[in-house]
Amino acid sequence: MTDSEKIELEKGISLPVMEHFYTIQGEGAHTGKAAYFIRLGGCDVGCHWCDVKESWDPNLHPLMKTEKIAEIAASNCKTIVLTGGEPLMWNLDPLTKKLKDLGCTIHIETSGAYKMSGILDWITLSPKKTGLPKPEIYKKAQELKVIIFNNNDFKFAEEQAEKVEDGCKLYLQSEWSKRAEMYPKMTDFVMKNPKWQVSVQTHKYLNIP
Ligand SMILES: C[S@@+](CC[C@H](N)C(=O)[O-])C[C@H]1O[C@@H](n2cnc3c(N)ncnc32)[C@H](O)[C@@H]1O
Ligand SMILES: Nc1nc2[nH]cc(C(=O)O)c2c(=O)[nH]1
Ligand code: SF4
Ligand SMILES: [Mg+2]
Repeated sequence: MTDSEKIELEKGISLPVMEHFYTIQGEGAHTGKAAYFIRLGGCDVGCHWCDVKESWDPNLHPLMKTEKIAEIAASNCKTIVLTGGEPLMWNLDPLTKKLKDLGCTIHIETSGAYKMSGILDWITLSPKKTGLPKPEIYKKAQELKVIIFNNNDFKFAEEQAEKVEDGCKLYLQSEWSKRAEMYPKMTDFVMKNPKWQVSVQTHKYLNIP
């Protein structure tokens, strides 16, 4: 990477884009809604079951000018989902400012492990034990989405729910490979604890990105 590329990355004028695509939000509170996804490269949280490990190394993903990616996204759809990788590894100020100028509503999928940046309308916080969220993001999240890989994760979910604001929507989502085992347990848990809702990765059943 050249020095000028490094500076542009630090300022958020360019970002490593792994992929960008128009699809249907498959998970959580906005399931079923058309949205343009921007998947940024780079994550070191290290979830062993991560379904997009190809995103982890930011050097494998080309730097794109944020103005350009914003224009492409907004020309497809005014609902944008920023994801990764871990999108908050980067300075999201220029990208989200441009998306806002273009009339977009901006959602983010994040572990919350990095400092917040950007103008964000909907924060889906998916906390991870290997890289807990920064305290500030709990108060800002509209949606908490905890992945259930094993029985201990129900307790982790309850602990994380203590930290968010009252209006925050609470979702449990099975780790994909454990779904046959975990959804029956999650069904039982949600019926006993109805403040929680179940989230299913519907896009994986629909065979869409
Ligand atoms: C790939 S992550 C990218 C955004 C951010 N790094 C995060 O973890 O929130 C997007 C969403 O997919 C979830 N996820 C990742 N791998 C999964 C899997 N194997 N099964 C179920 N959900 C998964 C994450 O918890 C997160 O809610
Ligand atoms: N359709 C679809 N919905 C999603 N919701 C969150 C996703 C993500 O990887 O962040 C995702 C994804 O990869 N595809
Ligand atoms: S934080 Fe997100 S992108 Fe990073 S490893 Fe975990 S699920 Fe994958
Ligand atoms: Mg995904």
